[in-house]
Amino acid sequence: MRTTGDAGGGQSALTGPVEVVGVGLLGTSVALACAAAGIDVLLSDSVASHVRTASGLGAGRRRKPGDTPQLVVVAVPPAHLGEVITRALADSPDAVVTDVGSVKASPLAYVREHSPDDVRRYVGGHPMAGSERSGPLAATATLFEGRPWAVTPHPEADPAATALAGELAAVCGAVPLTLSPEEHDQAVARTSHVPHLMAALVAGRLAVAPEGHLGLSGQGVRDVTRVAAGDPGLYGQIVAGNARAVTELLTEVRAQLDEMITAVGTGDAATLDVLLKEGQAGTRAIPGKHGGPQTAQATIYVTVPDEPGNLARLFADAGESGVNIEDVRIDHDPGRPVGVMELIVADDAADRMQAVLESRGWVAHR
Ligand SMILES: NC(=O)c1ccc[n+]([C@@H]2O[C@H](COP(=O)([O-])OP(=O)(O)OC[C@H]3O[C@@H](n4cnc5c(N)ncnc54)[C@H](O)[C@@H]3O)[C@@H](O)[C@H]2O)c1
Ligand SMILES: O=C(O)C(=O)C[C@]1(C(=O)O)C=C[C@@H](O)C=C1
Repeated sequence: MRTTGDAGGGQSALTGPVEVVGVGLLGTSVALACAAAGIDVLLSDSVASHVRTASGLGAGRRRKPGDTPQLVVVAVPPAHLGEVITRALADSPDAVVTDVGSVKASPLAYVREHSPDDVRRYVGGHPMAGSERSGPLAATATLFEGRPWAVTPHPEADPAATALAGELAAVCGAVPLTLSPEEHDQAVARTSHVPHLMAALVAGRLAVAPEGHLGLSGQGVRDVTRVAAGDPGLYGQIVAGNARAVTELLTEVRAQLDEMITAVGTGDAATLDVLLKEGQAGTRAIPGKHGGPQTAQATIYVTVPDEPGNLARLFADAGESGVNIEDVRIDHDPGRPVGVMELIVADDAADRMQAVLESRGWVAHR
């Protein structure tokens, strides 16, 4: 795997116009990022109100006759990618076409079959960023900041098309990584598709919980299940489009689950320890922000009374410590009208942040 193109600065070859087809969460986020970079963005969607909403958010304008996009970005659900990419190649004969779909080999196979003369102008893409929400109102221009973005050239691809797909990733603030469509599908089965299915199984047990048990939900169960809130229709299409790689990994998980059931049931502490340690090693293997090494982080828990203005005051006070907040989460105390803010910061800066917060009257602990 290697980084693509001139992602690191200099003048971008992506000058626009960029047309975005499918202005839901991903498409509108791409459009907002391009618009923020000063690029003329054209919007289309099979649902007219989505174009109106995206346009109202400042993501771009409706395509007019005579518009000639330099790049078309297809951001529709996986089952429609091949057909919509093929149509975009026909509608914009001078444009490069890319997409943001979560699977790469199956749309390419469709385009090869239905548009063999134009397939050189299509190079797939996949930003590894999103959320459990959908539609244009969930979009944000900074969605892709520092995130990996797969660019997946194929043997017939025009190198200029590959470069432009990488430029889009860079304009959106992402880190472009080049790999083949097949390698991509293998990789995301492990990093995205199977994790989603596992989250769905764990969250499914919550849906049938006995009365009162869910009152004991802490941050752990929220961390493990967040993505399961995503649209089942979308994830059904994603998994169907990558069935072989997903099935192979699920089979491995099934074998380990059987091993775990036996270990727990028979009190086999040694086997359970091996499985738990493997899980722990997996969490450490995930690269950090911008693809760099994972940095040690600490969580500072701060009690925040549920009153207007408190969050703004907390962030202002935290800013006074000069420590960067890497991530934030908010939880609610079931018994009291307070929230618990989790501020995630670099481990070696946590003492400084905590001391500043406490000196300003916040109740904070680690
Ligand atoms: N949701 C995520 O976290 C995420 C992350 C990375 C990539 N993706 C991929 O991005 C793509 C879009 O996902 P999303 O989460 O933005 O979904 P979404 O439902 O928010 O948006 C999809 C949009 O496509 C439109 N659409 C559907 N069929 C169309 C067609 N034939 N022509 C034109 N418009 C059409 C819908 O009206 C909708 O506005 C999918 O391929 C998905 O695999 C999703
Ligand atoms: O953060 C999330 O909500 C996501 O699930 C994003 C996520 C992922 O698995 O990382 C989901 C599907 C995509 O194809 C790419 C990114």
